[in-house]
Amino acid sequence: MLEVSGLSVSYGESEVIHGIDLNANTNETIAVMGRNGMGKTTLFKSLIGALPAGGGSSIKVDGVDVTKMASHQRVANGIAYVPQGRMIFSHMTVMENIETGLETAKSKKIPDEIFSLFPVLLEMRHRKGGNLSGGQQQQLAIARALVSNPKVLLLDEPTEGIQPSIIKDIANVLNEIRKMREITIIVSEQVLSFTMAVADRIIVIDKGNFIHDDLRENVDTEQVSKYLSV
Ligand SMILES: Nc1ncnc2c1ncn2[C@@H]1O[C@H](COP(=O)(O)OP(=O)(O)OP(=O)(O)O)[C@@H](O)[C@H]1O
Repeated sequence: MLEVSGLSVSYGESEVIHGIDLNANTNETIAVMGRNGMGKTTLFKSLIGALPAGGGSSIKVDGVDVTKMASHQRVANGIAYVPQGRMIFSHMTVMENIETGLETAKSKKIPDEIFSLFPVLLEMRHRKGGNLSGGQQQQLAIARALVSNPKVLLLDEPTEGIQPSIIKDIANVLNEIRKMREITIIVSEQVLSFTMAVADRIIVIDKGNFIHDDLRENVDTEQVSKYLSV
């Protein structure tokens, strides 16, 4: 579903992602794990088109080459993005925040399925986004991404700044989404207990290279923890 090959990304002269390959299937959840500054956000921003990919890079979604497309065209072709820090619109209501995700959707109505996944958002639909807790904002950011009906859902550090009890809820929601939809989920993370609860494959990124790739059942958690510790 998502085929990335030879992806390089630079800030000016400085290359930060060095020719990454990534193939992710439908109904597969992949975690990209790495310490701060290893390139997770840069990778995701280039997948969604917020940063250009270097020459020789290729990004395909369901067979369609999106490498040169602008972000909104990528969304129309099936990529959705939940950015680090959630980036919800604090002065807009919960409903209005979700509706911003409907731009490329066929129907302009929020599907009921969204509120069955996130009952709290139904309860708080008239509240301003800025008045929600961190966990609720994360749910809102996921809901906003989901209404575009993505084939590939990217989530950048969804547990950042979220209480441990709520982290479990986010894991449950991702597992629910995977059951409900034909979807590929790619999540960047530093919390191993979370990725072990959601991911089929765990990849470790270090200084812009993938250095480790294992199916969850084969993951040596001690070894991955070492990669994640400074
Ligand atoms: N706008 C920028 N200009 C120049 N270099 C940048 C810029 N943004 C990030 N970098 C550098 O790119 C590298 C990767 O950063 P990136 O934010 O992708 O890492 P990350 O793994 O997402 O870390 P974090 O968990 O802190 O977000 C770092 O060395 C960082 O200093």
